[in-house]
Formats: sequence, structure tokens, C-alpha cells
Amino acid sequence: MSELARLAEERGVMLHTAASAQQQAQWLEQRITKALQEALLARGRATLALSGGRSPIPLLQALNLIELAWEQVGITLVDERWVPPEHAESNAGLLWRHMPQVMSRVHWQPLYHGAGALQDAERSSAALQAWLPLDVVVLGMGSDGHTASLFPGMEGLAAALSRHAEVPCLSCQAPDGRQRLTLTGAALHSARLQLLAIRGEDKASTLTAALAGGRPEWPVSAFLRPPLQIVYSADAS
Ligand SMILES: O=C(O)[C@H](O)[C@@H](O)[C@H](O)[C@H](O)COP(=O)(O)O
Repeated sequence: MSELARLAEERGVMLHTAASAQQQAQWLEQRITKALQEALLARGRATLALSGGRSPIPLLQALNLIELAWEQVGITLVDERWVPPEHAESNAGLLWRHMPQVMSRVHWQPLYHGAGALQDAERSSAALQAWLPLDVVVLGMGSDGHTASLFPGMEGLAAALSRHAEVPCLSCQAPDGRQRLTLTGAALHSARLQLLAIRGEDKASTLTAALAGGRPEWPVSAFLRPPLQIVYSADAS
């Protein structure tokens, strides 16, 4: 058993290792679809918060092929760069590019509204408060241990990570100085299904260090406990 698997088991966190990026996407799509269908059956509605960046593209493409009552599903992001959807770095733009069929049918809740980072965070929080608890959250992770746009050393990090955070969405700054919007622990910890998807050896070593408990200052460490399910693939392509 790998060190990653041993540490995950020690923490009671499910770890699935996929042989490729496509198999990781398939594993995620099956669990997300099942959770959304259960939510629709139980409550007539479902909510899903997705990560941006590069890793989620195969998952977005897989979800785009799924037949579901998408009109009863709310989709938002776990974070957004504070740029309009047409900007190359927009996570909203990423979802529209790789999941157009789904995005055209769901109740889409953007985080970026163009009024200013602070005002956009307030507007997104007001809208998302009614969504809590979320049904599904899909987290990614950077090699620096950030998740969503919660970065190590960020001002107000402990409060932002807390499940008792005052608001579900905050504006913040990435280490590169760019404005971002991020869900807080109030939204992220509320999810009935919490998934962390990472790819590549680099992130595996970051995650191993976090699971070993030696990195409490890394935001991802706040999520490494049940009911989190981790899916890892060495395939970083
Ligand atoms: O906006 C973003 O970039 C994401 O939401 C971010 O938190 C992402 O999950 C990690 O940075 C990993 O990104 P990659 O998948 O591109 O490595």
C-alpha cells in the first residue's frame, strides 16, 4: 500500500486511485451523477460546486454527456478569478467551453458579476446562502496546498476555512496579486458529498504531506477528514 493510501486510511478518508485522467473523470462523474439523482429524488433539487483550473476538464466533458434533469440542478464554482466569462482564465468560461449542454440547462450561479470583487462576493453570498447545504463539492488542490482560492498565509484564512464562516463567498487575492472569489468553509464543509480530485506525482506528495498532519497551515488540510473522498491519478497529462 502506498504512503498516500496508508495515511488516507488512517484518517478514515476514502482514496480511489485511477489509472488515467479519463478513468478519474469517469469515477467522479458516476459519483456526482448518483448524488445529484438522489438529491433530486429526495428534495426535487440538487446543487453542485465545481473547481476550475486545468484538471477538471475531463470531468466537465464527461458530465456534458450525462442525461439528467439538469433544469432542477444548481451549479456554481468553488472559486473564480475576478475576470469576465470571456477571459481566458475565467472558470465560468471553462465550464461553458467544456460543458455547454449542461450549462445551458442548469440554474447557473456565477461568482463574478463585474460590479467589483467585494460587491460580487456579497451578491454571490446572498444567492448561495439559500443553496446551503450543498449536495456536491468537487475540490482541486495546488502544489502549495491551496484549495478553491483559499491560499496558505492568506489574511483571515482560519475564519474563511471554518464551517461557521460568516458568509459562503469571499473576495480574496491570489499569491500573484490577482483578485479572486472563493467559497468559504460555510459552503465547502456543508456538502453532503465532498470530493477532492488531484492528478500528478507533484500533487500526490503535497497531499501525502498534508495527510501526514505536518501542514496545518495548508488550506487543503481543513478538508482531509470524513466524509471527504479523494480520487487520485498519476496521469498529469
Ligand atoms: O481556479 C482555480 O485554479 C481552481 O479552482 C484551483 O483551486 C485549482 O483547483 C487548483 O489551482 C488546481 O488547479 P489545476 O487543476 O489547474 O492544477
